[in-house]
Amino acid sequence: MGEWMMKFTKMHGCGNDYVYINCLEEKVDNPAELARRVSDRHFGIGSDGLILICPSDRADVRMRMFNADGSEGEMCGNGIRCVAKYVYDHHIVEKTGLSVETGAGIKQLDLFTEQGKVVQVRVDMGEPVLAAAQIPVVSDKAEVIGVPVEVGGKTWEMTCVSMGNPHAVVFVPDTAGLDLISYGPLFEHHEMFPKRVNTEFVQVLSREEINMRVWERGSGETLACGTGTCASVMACILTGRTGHRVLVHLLGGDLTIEYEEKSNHIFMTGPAVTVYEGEIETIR
Ligand SMILES: N[C@H](CCC[C@H](N)C(=O)O)C(=O)O
Repeated sequence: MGEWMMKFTKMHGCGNDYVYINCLEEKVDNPAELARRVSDRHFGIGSDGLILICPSDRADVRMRMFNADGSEGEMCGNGIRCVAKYVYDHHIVEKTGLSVETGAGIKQLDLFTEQGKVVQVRVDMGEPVLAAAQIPVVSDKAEVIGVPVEVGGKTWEMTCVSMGNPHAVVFVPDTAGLDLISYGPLFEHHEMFPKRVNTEFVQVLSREEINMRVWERGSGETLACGTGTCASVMACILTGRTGHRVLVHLLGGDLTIEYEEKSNHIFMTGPAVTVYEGEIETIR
């Protein structure tokens, strides 16, 4: 392969698609710039962002996630399932119990395979963080749970949860009719979120099922968001809307979320798909 070319793998979890670079083999000098370039759906490969698979001395591998605007996110739920699939399918690890170092700590994963390839992954997403100062969200409350806020001339009932990255969860009667393009950026750039925010719009269908759409910090609307799904279920539990096991319908697919009270950990189970492998000309 020419010195100017770099191998990548295109993968998605519920339609939340990223370009994956194996940094055990490739060297990425400026990931923020590369993320902006590969994410462009006309001048690049087209993706919600870039994910680097890196060496780790604390876990089997380390994951770094960059949004389409080049900003780095602390954690990526759909992405970590694909990282697990990549390292298993490429025989970097030969076990179906895996640890991945992330900006939100080390996560433990269980892989489920068919014909020797990973098809489903269960991730221990760890503990949700509710302290306003750690989201971070500017508030006179210690935790923002079911609090009315005014955004875009509308009053929303908002619950803020961090899964390592910041989330604002609001409830709507119907996700299909939602004007996400108008309200998403208003939440993302609102002054109450010093590090911006991922915003989830949730329609509760029953105590076991919800619909969710998401406007992501740094990427805009995506077809799914794993950390956002966990934050959404936590918000539903905290406001008495659902039980501890919820099926979440996203535009790009379904995720199953389980909250385990005794450990205060959230578990996410969902698919991981490899679309194709390719080479991209690197910028020097
Ligand atoms: N899509 C990812 C979350 C990306 C979060 C990123 N937009 C941020 O800046 O936190 C997921 O599946 O969890």
